[in-house]
Amino acid sequence: MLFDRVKPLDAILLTAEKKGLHRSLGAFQLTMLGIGGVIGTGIFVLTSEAAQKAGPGMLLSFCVAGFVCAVAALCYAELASMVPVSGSAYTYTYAVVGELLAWMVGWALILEYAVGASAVAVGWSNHAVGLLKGLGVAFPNAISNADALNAKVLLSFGTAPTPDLLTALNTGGWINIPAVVITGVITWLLIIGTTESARVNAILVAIKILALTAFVALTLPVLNSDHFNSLSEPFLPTGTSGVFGAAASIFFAYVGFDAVSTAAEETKNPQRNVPIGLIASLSICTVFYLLVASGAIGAIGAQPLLGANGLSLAPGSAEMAGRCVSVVAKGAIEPLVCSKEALVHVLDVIGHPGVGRLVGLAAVIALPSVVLIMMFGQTRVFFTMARDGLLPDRLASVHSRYRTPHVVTLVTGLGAAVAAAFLPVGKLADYSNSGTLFAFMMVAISVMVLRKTDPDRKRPFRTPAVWLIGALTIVGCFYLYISLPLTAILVLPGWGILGLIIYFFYSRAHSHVGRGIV
Ligand SMILES: NC(=[NH2+])NCCC[C@H](N)C(=O)O
Repeated sequence: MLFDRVKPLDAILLTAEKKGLHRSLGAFQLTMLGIGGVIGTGIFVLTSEAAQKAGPGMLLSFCVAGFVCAVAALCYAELASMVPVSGSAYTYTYAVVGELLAWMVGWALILEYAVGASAVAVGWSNHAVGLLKGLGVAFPNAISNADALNAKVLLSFGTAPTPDLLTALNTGGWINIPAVVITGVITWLLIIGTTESARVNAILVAIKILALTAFVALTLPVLNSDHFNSLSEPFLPTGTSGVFGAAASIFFAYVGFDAVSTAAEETKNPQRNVPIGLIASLSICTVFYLLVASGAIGAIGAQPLLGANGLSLAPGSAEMAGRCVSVVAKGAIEPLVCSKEALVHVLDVIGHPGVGRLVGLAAVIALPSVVLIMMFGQTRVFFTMARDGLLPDRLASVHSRYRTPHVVTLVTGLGAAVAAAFLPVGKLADYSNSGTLFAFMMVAISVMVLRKTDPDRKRPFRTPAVWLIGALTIVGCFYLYISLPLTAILVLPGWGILGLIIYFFYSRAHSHVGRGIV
């Protein structure tokens, strides 16, 4: 039987009890932890990608993505309150739908975290380069993005040499060095055992909130309603499919609240505080995002750039990069959709370059912690999978002096650095989202299955209207998944097939549950 290997919930709870981490976090710290993991490259950078896909209609995309995350968070909260142990979605599914699907979830989480870390690293790179430029230091373009490389690859595969593509080839860069450097530094910090204290996290959250508040305060007064909907600037320039496409990408901006559930083992009264932390952090971020998106649209407009066929150019593509260069070369103000640091750019255009620089500085200071949280989460998932025998013990070996899983960390860091070096931020975020959407779907399925198979177990937090909320999570995640660009849709099954091969050739035979050692 394929689906029969389940790790009993009680065994999971027992392991956690034995390990006995100190329970010190309360609802407030958890909420801060959630916000710390959520606000990042998504809102600071991908806002321009959302505009390119949906125009001003990206406001709806922010609502759709926020809604899908909210229903998913309600499902997450029930499992996190029942099984307050680390390992998150992987651990929950192991207990409910069995080893094979749990393996697939863990495997998807590895994709999500590693590629997500690269996406945030590229977002950081954009801001670091922009900040240096503001200070009069021109960081060489050739080594701060990979637009020329991407154009070259397309051309050598026979794509027609459009003017935009040729511009990208001639003006773009070949490798994103700042993104590689920050990934390397974070990897090193994790290897020597750096974890972020709750206090450092709280300071960084305050910095991010301050930056977003300043942005909203300066943009809302100059709001021009023509930018939202007028003859020359339609609200839905790309129709509803554009809205959902943008929602699938901007989904990235909302995820990260799962950091709360990974801290469940260290939480006081987790049954009460974990759901509060999940839902509060997500609500606060949603309010800020809607305000920030409205401010950006209302201040400078958000119309997409269209290709020769009348469709909007794919954000992050080499064509798009080339088009942006030529638009600016013709003397126009850089449109929102071209900006690599959306919020800083808006402030520049409306005459607040000084505050813009501070917002850029806030991103440069705070984004590395999002990378750290994600790479840390990745090693935790990997570690738990190895502890269950599904991955080789040796990979999860602990450094003798630093007492950290240095091998996994190094492998993760290398993978993330390579991805960050050569891929644009939007594509990385989309790939990461495909993994997250799969994991969220499995969490919703697990909650519903568990209500049937184990109805009497204590549920300190119960997902309200679980059959409706669970179904909405599944449908919502699936719809966002199929709204992703084709390459991102294909990444998940590709990665999944690799995972299945490893499972059937290694993990199945080595699994502790399979060998009866639980
Ligand atoms: N678990 C994750 N996929 N985390 C990604 C967090 C990304 C974060 N929301 C950002 O916009 O930078």
